[in-house]
Amino acid sequence: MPITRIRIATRESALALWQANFVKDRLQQQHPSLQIELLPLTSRGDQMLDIPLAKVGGKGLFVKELEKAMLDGHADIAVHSMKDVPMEFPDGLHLPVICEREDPRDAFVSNHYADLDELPRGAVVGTSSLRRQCQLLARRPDLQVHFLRGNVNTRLAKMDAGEFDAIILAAAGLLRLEMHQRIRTTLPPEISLPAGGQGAVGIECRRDPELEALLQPLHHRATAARLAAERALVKRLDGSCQIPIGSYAELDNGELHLRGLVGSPDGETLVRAEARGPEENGEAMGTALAEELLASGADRILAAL
Ligand SMILES: NCc1[nH]cc(CCC(=O)O)c1CC(=O)O
Repeated sequence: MPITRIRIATRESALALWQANFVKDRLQQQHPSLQIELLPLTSRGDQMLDIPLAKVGGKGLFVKELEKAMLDGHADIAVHSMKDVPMEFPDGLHLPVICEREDPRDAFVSNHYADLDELPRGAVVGTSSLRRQCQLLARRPDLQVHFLRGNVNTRLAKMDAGEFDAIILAAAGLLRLEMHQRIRTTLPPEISLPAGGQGAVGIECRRDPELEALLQPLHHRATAARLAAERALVKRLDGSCQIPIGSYAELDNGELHLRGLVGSPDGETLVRAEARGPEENGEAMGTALAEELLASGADRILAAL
């Protein structure tokens, strides 16, 4: 029986719903007669916002409920922020489609200061990402980095209430939610190397050739090539838990340029490496660069966490 309906499992945050609706609209454009529905679900990662992500079980929390819905037959596909997607998928599921990337950079958000360098000594910056914390402190050891989790609106409200002089968020989330005016500066990769997959949305689904064929027009090859390299690096270094790893690839005329970073949370030790190579070799490149990082001291940083 041909597929006539697709049910999209999604988290309930404004950003997740935006992303699910984006996929829904693009699918509908491709297949006007297809019936497409959203199935909003509460994920455990969203329920436990006051606890560091690494302690409640890592990134996988955001995707587990959605995967369960697909395995139980309540949903057909799930839309994820690629930054939150683990390296392995349960039996029967895979992630064949990665959509074109939005701005992958971190954004500096503040009501009083235009840039990181304008922050006064000892200013309080909110983020719960060890990757962001480590790079902030490497550049500005005087700053106080305070814990901040929650969805984009919650984080902004806390800053507006005066709890933070500035916060760091993914530019992509703000742009999607039409809050570009909140971005005072986007931090270049030299200052804040993004997380692997940041700014890209992926579609996970059952292993089903017919379903996959329907989704295929949404796949963006250049984004997928970049993420293959970024994710291979992260996978070789750890994958699951929240540790200070930056992994960012650019693609220029068929050549990948991959940069990796591992740091200590206090920003005192930072190991960087980079590599260039053909577009098709992203995965091998990511693994090799991870090994180079480990050999250059990242192994000691990770062991100390
Ligand atoms: N970890 C939460 C998360 N997962 C994806 C995004 C932003 C959107 C994206 O990277 O595509 C965010 C929020 C943030 O980091 O500010």
